[in-house]
Amino acid sequence: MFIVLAKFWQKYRRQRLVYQAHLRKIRRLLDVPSEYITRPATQKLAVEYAPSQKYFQRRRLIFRWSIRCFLRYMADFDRGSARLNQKFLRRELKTHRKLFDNIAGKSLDSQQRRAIVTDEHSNLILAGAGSGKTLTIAGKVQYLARTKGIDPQKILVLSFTRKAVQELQERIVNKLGVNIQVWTFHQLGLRILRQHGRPSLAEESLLSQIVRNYFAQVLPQNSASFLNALRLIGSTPRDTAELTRLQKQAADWQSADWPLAKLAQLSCTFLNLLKSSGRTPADLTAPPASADAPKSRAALFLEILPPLFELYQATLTAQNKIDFHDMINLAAQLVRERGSPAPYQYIIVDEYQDISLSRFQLIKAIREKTSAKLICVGDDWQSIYRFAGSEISLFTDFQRQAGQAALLRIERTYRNSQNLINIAARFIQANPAQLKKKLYSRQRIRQPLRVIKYAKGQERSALEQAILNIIEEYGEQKSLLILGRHYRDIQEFLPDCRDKSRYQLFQFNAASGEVIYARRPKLKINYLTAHKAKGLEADNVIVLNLSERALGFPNQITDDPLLSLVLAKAEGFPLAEERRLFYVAITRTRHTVYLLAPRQKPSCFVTECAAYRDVRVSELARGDKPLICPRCQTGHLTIFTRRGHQFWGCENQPWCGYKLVNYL
Ligand SMILES: Nc1ncnc2c1ncn2[C@@H]1O[C@H](COP(=O)(O)OP(=O)(O)OP(=O)(O)O)[C@@H](O)[C@H]1O
Repeated sequence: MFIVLAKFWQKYRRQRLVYQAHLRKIRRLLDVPSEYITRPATQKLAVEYAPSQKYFQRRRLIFRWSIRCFLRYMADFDRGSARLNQKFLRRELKTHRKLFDNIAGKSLDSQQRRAIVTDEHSNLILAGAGSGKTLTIAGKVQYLARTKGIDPQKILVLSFTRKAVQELQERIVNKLGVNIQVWTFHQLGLRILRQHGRPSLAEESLLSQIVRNYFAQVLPQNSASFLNALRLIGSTPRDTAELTRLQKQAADWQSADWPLAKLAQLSCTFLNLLKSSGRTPADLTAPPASADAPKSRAALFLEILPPLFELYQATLTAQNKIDFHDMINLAAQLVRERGSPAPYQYIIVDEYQDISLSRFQLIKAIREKTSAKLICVGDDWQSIYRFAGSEISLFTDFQRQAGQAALLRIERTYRNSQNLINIAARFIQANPAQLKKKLYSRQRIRQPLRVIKYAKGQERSALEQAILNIIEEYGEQKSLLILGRHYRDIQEFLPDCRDKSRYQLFQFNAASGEVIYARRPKLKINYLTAHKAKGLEADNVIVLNLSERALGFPNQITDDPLLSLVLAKAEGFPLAEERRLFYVAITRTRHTVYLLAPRQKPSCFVTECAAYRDVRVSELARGDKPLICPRCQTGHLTIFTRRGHQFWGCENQPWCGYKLVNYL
C-alpha cells in the first residue's frame, strides 16, 4: 500500500513539476514583453509554445485565468501579439517620456512617439507634409542608441539627396549628439564597391558619347537595324539609293537637326532609366503587334537597343569603370555574393516615396544578409520622381514588397494651417489612387491660398503685388520662397533683371537662386523650381506662371510612349504627378501662398482650387494702375504727395488709409 502511494505521489509530483514549468513559461509570455513582438518572432513563438498549448488542451486545465488567456492567445496568435505589443508600447512611452519630451528641443506628439517605439520587422511611416518626418527619424535613432543600446554604427540611415542627408546628419549628430553616418544610396553603393576594390566612376558624358557613336558609326553598318531606326522616327526611305545616302550621311552627323538625333537622345534617357531600374534589355517585352501595325514602335526600338546596351557595358568594362547606376546595381550584387558592408540591425529610409527598383534591391540584399529591421518614412502625396525611375508601387504596396509590416501615421502638420491643409488635401485626394490621410493642424489662417490673375505684360506687377501684400501682412523679416514649374519661369517674370544697364527693380542671382527686390532689399527671397523645393519651407510662398500651356503648370509635355517600357506603370488619373508637384509647392508655406495665373488661360489647377472654400481670387487692374490695395482689396495704389513727400497709398483714402512708407 505504501509503495503504491509513494509511486502515486512521485507521479503526482512529476506531473505537478511539468504543469508548473508550463505555467511559468506561459506567464512569461503573457507578461508585458521586454521587446516588441515582431511578425517573424510571433511565428517562432507559435512553434515554441505549441507543446504547452497541447499540454493544457489535452488535460482540459482551463480553470486558471492565465491558462484561459494563453489558450485564447494561441487560438489567434496575431491578435494576441498585437495585444501584448500594446502593453509594451504603453510601458515604453511612459518609461521614456522625458526623452520624447525633448528631441532637439521639441516635444513629440503621440503619433510621432508611437512611430518611434513601434519596432516591427518592417515599418512604414505614412506622413503628411510638414509633419516632422525628419524629427521622427532623429528621435528614432536617439531612442535606439540611448535606450536600446544599439550601436549607432549598426543603424543605416539613407536618404535621396545630399541636402536631405546633410539635414539628417545635422539633426542627429550635431543636435542630438548621436554619432551616426547618414548616406545617400549612391554613397552607400560606392562604399560597398570600394570595400571590394571595385573600379572608379566613368565620365558623366560617356553614355551620350557612346550613343552618338552608335547612331553615327555602328548602326548605319547594319542596313536592317538602320532601317528600323528610320521607321521609328517615321521616315522610311523611298529606295535603296536613298537608304545608302542616309547611311553615308550618318557618319558626318553634327547638328541636332540630324533626323536620328532625337532618337539618340531618347535612347540615352531610356538607358539611364533602364539601368536605374536594375534591368537589362532582355527583361523588356514589347506589347504584341496589331493587325494594322505588324511591328510596333516598341518592338522596333527593342531591336536596336540591345547592341547599344552591350556596347555601353563593354566600354565600361574595357575602361574598368562604372556608371552612376552601377554604384547601386553592382553594390546590390556584391552584397548578395559577399555579404553586407556592416552588421546592420536597423535600416531607416527617408523620403521612401521616391524609391526606385534598384535602390529597393540594394536594401533587400542587405536585409537578407543581416535581418535588419526596416523603417521607411514617406508621403505618397509627395511622390514626384516617376520620370527619374521612382516606383510608387513599392510604397503603396509595401506589405507585398517588404513583408508583413506595421503601418504607422504621422498626420499633424506643424507647418501649414488647417485652412491650407483642407485645400491641399482636397486637391490631392481628387485622385482616388492617393492613400487616404487625415492631416490636421492647430494653426488657423483665413484664406491662405490667394490667386492673383494678371493680363499679358503684367507679370512683374503681379509678382510685386504679391510681395507687397505679404509685406503688409507679415512684415519684411519673414522668408519668402518663389517657386516655378520650370527653372526659366523666373526669367519670363523678370525679363529685365538680366539687363545690367537699366535700373533693376528685381535682381536675380542664378547661382544662389537669391532674388533681391530693390525697394525692400532686406526681404529674404529665394527662387527654386517646385522639384527642388521639396523638403524645404518658408514663411510665405509665391508660385509663378500658373498657365495652361505646354510648359505651364501643369507641364503638359508628355513623355515619348517608348519610355513607358521602363517607367513605373502609368497612373490612370490624368496629370497625377503634376498634381502631386503642385501639392508639394503649396505646402512649403507656413502662412500664405500666392498663385500667379494669367487671366487668359489660367492653369486648370488654379481653376480647380479657385472653386474651393477659403481661396481668394483677385485680378490685377489693367493699364497704368496695376497694384491693388492689399488692405481693402478694392482700391488701386497711387502716388500721393503730402508736405513735399511722395508716397504710395490706396486711392480709397480716407476710407482705407493704406500707405506704403519708404517705398519711393
Ligand atoms: N513635435 C513637434 N513639435 C514642434 N514642431 C515640430 C514637431 N515636429 C516637427 N516640427 C516642426 O515642423 C516643421 C516640419 O518638420 P520636418 O521638416 O521634419 O517635416 P517633414 O515631414 O520632413 O516635411 P516635408 O515632407 O514637407 O518636407 C519643422 O519646422 C519642425 O521643427
